[in-house]
Amino acid sequence: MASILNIEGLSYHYGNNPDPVFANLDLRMEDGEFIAVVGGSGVGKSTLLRCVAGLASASHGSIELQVEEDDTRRSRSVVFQDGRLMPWRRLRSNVAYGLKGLKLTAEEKANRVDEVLKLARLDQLADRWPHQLSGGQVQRGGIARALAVKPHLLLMDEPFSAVDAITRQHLQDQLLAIWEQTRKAVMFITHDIEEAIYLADRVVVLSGSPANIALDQRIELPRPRRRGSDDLQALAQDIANAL
Ligand SMILES: Nc1ncnc2c1ncn2[C@@H]1O[C@H](COP(=O)(O)OP(=O)(O)OP(=O)(O)O)[C@@H](O)[C@H]1O
Repeated sequence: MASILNIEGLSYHYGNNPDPVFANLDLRMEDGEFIAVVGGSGVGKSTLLRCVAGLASASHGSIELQVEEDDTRRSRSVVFQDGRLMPWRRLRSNVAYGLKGLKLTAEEKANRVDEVLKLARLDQLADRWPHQLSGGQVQRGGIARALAVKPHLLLMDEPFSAVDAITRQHLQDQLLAIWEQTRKAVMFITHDIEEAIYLADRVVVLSGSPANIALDQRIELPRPRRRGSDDLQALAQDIANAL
């Protein structure tokens, strides 16, 4: 498969702080690949994601996205921890918001919104206000909005950390179902090792100060994976050891 993301020699400093968050970091991603990035609190996971999203500029190094220019979609989009739905817009309007600026007719935009709401299983709730949605539904709204721009790379920053354990499991399964259908490249940030192994093709461990990749573990377990299985637990132990 073709490479979609190539990070080389990446370093990031906040402001005048002389100590970089991470330094000389290299990472490649194949198109369609699901990568989870794990690491302790404050190690630099969100900073890395923000650099890849174009929301922060690295001090050194390069981030190359190998995608074709297309003014009907965006190269990447982000799902944040809190869903970030605008409270003054109904769900449908929140999802449509990201389509501003794309070269689509009004009908094409409406079709896109319908398509991603269906994918996120929110089509029945399209006319609700955000405050009329559950935490899990808000997160799925955030995912639908990110998918509406048909990103080549979907970036997810701890998207399920604010919901209860049961909802989290449902959201994980729904995300996998969406991924199976769209086969999009996903970079998923989490501090939860088992979540990372349950979801991803590869788990990348960030560790140290400045941080770098301590382990890049391919997860060969066939899907659907079983939470709590011995294989999964053994991998979780290896990854915990690298943290
Ligand atoms: N705006 C900022 N100014 C200065 N330092 C910052 C800023 N934002 C984050 N940092 C520092 O950069 C480091 C990396 O932060 P980052 O948010 O990327 O970590 P993280 O791995 O995502 O952590 P967590 O899992 O707790 O969200 C931390 O030490 C943090 O204190």
